[in-house]
Amino acid sequence: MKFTKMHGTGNDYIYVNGFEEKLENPSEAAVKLSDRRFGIGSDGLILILPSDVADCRMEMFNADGSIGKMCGNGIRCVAKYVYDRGLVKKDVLRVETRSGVKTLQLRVEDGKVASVRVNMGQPELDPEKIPVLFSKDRMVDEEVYTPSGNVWRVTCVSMGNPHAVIFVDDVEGLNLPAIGPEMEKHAMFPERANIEFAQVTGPHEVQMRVWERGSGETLACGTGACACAVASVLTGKADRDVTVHLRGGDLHVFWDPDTDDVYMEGPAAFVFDGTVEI
Ligand SMILES: N[C@H](CCC[C@H](N)C(=O)O)C(=O)O
Repeated sequence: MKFTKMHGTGNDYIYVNGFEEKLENPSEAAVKLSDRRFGIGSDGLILILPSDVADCRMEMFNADGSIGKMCGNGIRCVAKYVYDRGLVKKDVLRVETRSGVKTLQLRVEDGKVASVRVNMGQPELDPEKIPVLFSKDRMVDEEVYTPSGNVWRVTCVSMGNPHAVIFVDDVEGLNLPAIGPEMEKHAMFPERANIEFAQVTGPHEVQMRVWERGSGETLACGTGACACAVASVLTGKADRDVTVHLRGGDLHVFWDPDTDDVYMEGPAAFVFDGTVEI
C-alpha cells in the first residue's frame, strides 16, 4: 500500500489516498502501522476519501485503532495533500469529517500549501453531547478525583471530540504518562477523553501539553488547542485570540464572539512517501 507521512505541529499521521487505495481493516492497520518500532511510526492513520457533500472526506484512527471524529492537525494535512497533489485545486476547501463539514482557507507559498486556517465550528458545552457525566452547571473549572488520589480542576469542551482542559502552574514539570491515562479513562468520560494540561502565560499566550485518547502524549492536538482556548476564555484566564504553544510548534486560535465559531490556524508539512506491506 502506498502511504504518505505528514505532520501538523509534530502531530504525525500516516495518510492513505482512499481515491486509489483500498484498506480492508483501517483500524487494525492503524495499530500495526503506528507502532514506532514495528511499524512506520505515527500518532495514527488518516484516510483521504471521496465525499458526496464536500471536496473530500477524512476518516481518522488513533494509534490504538479507535476512531476520532475530528482531527485539527490532520485536517490541515489533508488540505495540503489534496491541494499539492492536484486532487482538489481550490484554496477554499470543504472537508467532510465525522463531526460535520469544515471549511478551510489555504495559504499557498510557491505552489504548495504552507499553512491552513480552519473553521472548526462551535464548541459544544452540553455535558450529554461531549459526553461527560457532569451536570450542566458543573462544566467549568470543576474538581475531579482520580483513583490514584489526584485532584484536578477540569473544564470540559467538545470540538467534535471530547476534551478536558486542566490549568496548571508548570506544564513542563508534569509526568504525563503517569497522570494522563487515568484521566483519559476516568469513569466520568463514557467515551474516554483527550486531556489538555495548560498554563496561561499572558492574555494571548497559553502553553499546552496533551494526552490524547487512543494515542497517548502527542506533540500537539488541534482540536485540543481549540478546546484549551475556549476553556481559557470560559475561566477568564485569556482573551479570545490566543497562541497555543505546543511541544511541536504553535497554533493560533480565535473564538469569534459574533458567530461562536472557533478558528484554528497552523502549518501542515509533508515528511515522506512510502510503500508498506499490510
Ligand atoms: N490530534 C488530533 C485529535 C485526535 C483526537 C483523537 N485522539 C480522539 O478524539 O480520539 C487533533 O489535532 O485534533
